[in-house]
Amino acid sequence: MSSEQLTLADSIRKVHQDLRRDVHQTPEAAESIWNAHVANFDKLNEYAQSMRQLAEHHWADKAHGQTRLTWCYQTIKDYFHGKDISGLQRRRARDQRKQITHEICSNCQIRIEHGIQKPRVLDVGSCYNAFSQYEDLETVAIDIAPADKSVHRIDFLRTPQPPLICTHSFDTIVFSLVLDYLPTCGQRLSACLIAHQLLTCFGLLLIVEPDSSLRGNRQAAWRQALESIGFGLVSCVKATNLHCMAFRKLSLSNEMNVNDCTRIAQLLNIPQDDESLETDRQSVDIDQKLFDELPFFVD
Ligand SMILES: C[S@@+](CC[C@H](N)C(=O)[O-])C[C@H]1O[C@@H](n2cnc3c(N)ncnc32)[C@H](O)[C@@H]1O
Repeated sequence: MSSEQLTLADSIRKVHQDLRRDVHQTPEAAESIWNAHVANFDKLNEYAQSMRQLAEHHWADKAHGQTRLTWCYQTIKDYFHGKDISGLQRRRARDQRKQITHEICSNCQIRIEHGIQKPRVLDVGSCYNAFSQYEDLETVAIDIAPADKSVHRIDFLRTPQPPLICTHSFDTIVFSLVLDYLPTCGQRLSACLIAHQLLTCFGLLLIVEPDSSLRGNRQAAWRQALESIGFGLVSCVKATNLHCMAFRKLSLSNEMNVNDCTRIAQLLNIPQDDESLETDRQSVDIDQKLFDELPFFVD
């Protein structure tokens, strides 16, 4: 790893560690810690620039054309515009054959019948708006720390924010390396519930997570959590150092009581949630490797 890359990875890691440490120390203040974090523009701007540099100049060089970005793009294309028949149509036909009915609103019914030409994508935690290169997608990019002027400075945990971000209006929502940034399971669940609210019927939720987050059987637990709140698994790819998961929205609403929320949130646990500060310091090596290796090759 070059010394520039080390410095960049270091500054990113420090932001993650500080946030986690503060929340570990006073979990009851998690919300106000998060709000202070989002308001710390200097720290976030530095993070944004480092992240962009790493992603565009270091990871991209190693990716040989196959990245988390291309996985997302290909999954969206296959789902909405499959070569012979789209994934969406194929799944609906299969549901019909098996006599499984899912709720669908009349607007979405009509849109799907006409074919969704240019899927509307919300890239959450976009950083530098990498999806803007795909002209056949209509992308809205948001981040608490934008690294490009086309990215809107918005905290996803505070959406919807009409008119830009309305409920039931996106065909795809992307969480690429974003859920593990959130320091609590409760925030991860909130993000997934908001995504459910913002997606159109049968819309896609794409989740990319570092391997370190979904080690062990966590991937199955995450799937269970997503299924409990009204999503169905579309595909799942284990790549070197990354897990990529695609879900489709299968229900119109997902009302839950507090007990359900607590139980489901626990499923969205990552190893860093349980680690003491000492272990967190030890995990630097793992993170370092992670940030060095993120561009992936499919196994
Ligand atoms: C590790 S970076 C990933 C950037 C990009 N998605 C990628 O895959 O290269 C995580 C990004 O998520 C953003 N982020 C974290 N929580 C967010 C939230 N609640 N709302 C919007 N952006 C958020 C961070 O500011 C950061 O830019």
